[in-house]
Amino acid sequence: MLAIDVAELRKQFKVQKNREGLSGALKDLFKREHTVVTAVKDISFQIPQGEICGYIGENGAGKSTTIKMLTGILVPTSGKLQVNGYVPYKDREEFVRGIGVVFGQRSQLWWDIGVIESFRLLRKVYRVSETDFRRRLDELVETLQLQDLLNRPVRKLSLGQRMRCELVAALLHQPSILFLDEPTIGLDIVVKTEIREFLKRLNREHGTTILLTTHDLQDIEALCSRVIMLDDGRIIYDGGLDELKQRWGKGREVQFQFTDPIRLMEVQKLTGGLAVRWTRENEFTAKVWIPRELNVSEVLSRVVGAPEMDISDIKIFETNTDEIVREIYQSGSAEVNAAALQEEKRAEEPVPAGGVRS
Ligand SMILES: Nc1ncnc2c1ncn2[C@@H]1O[C@H](COP(=O)(O)OP(=O)(O)OP(=O)(O)O)[C@@H](O)[C@H]1O
Repeated sequence: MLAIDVAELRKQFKVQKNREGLSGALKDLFKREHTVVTAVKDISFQIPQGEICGYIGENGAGKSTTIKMLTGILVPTSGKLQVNGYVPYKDREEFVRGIGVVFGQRSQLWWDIGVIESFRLLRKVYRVSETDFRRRLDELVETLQLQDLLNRPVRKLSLGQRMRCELVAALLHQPSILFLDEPTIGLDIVVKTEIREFLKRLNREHGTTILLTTHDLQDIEALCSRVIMLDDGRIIYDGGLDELKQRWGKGREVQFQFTDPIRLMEVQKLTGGLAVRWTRENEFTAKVWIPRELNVSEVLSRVVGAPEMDISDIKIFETNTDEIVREIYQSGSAEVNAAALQEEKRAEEPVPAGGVRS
């Protein structure tokens, strides 16, 4: 069974229009006009059990609306949707026992009572047996080092401490799917790393499926093998992170530090015939830009293998995911790229029996 199965999912909101001026306001009193905002436009994707998938997009791309439909908070306008085999907005009671949700900017803990009291209340909400609750709580408290926080009221916790407690709250009933909406927002790098490590462990040891919405691409780099990218309600990329870098990364740069002073012409000669671009940074240092279709090792072997060049240091600058993603969003060609990718994927697929592709 798939963890998440979404087909042609659409969500439209009816938004009231405010007419201008006094006469507009008066008209609005008697007859309201509406516009329709389509937040999610017929998206389809499937997530198998045990996968960690990043769900990214600019502000307003439709991420939260999708997560709200997946968790049963919103009813889709059209399309099909199954999570853990349930239709979220229909089979609510059974469905929620199998999922955990953490919204980075909202809390599911009670503000004025001790953390442990919130956990006890949640145990009742999810109908977890006392034995299972104790076992699970001990495990989570130990992994996330919450021993000293359990009796403090939530309002006295730092953001990092609260986030760790939110994770426990979402996992007490041992859900098989965890939805995370900006789980590391506002946290310092130490806590971010701890949370990422915890999520990796959770996925490894319990096989928990994780769908992660974030603006922090370091979260994606650290956790996700797959990323779904949304733009204006449509999926513009669905695939591996490495593939994303390969396809849209513009190439890599290698910086060489030489022991003797160098001239640009000298280093250019070493890579003659290759489509690379050298820049001289100072007397001893030069950088070469290598397009993605060229193998880095080919360039390296030419430079390192040259007997007249003595190298003291080499640095390789990898493609930066932040930059790639920003560029995809900014370029109007994102959809064209995605369409080309789809077309390429289809071309690679085996032709179905009968020899015709749909
Ligand atoms: N309840 C609502 N009523 C009307 N429009 C809405 C509603 N919720 C979302 N929208 C609109 O739908 C679109 C998608 O919003 P959504 O919150 O899903 O985006 P997002 O990708 O989660 O953005 P962000 O990163 O800012 O959270 C936006 O244009 C938003 O204004």
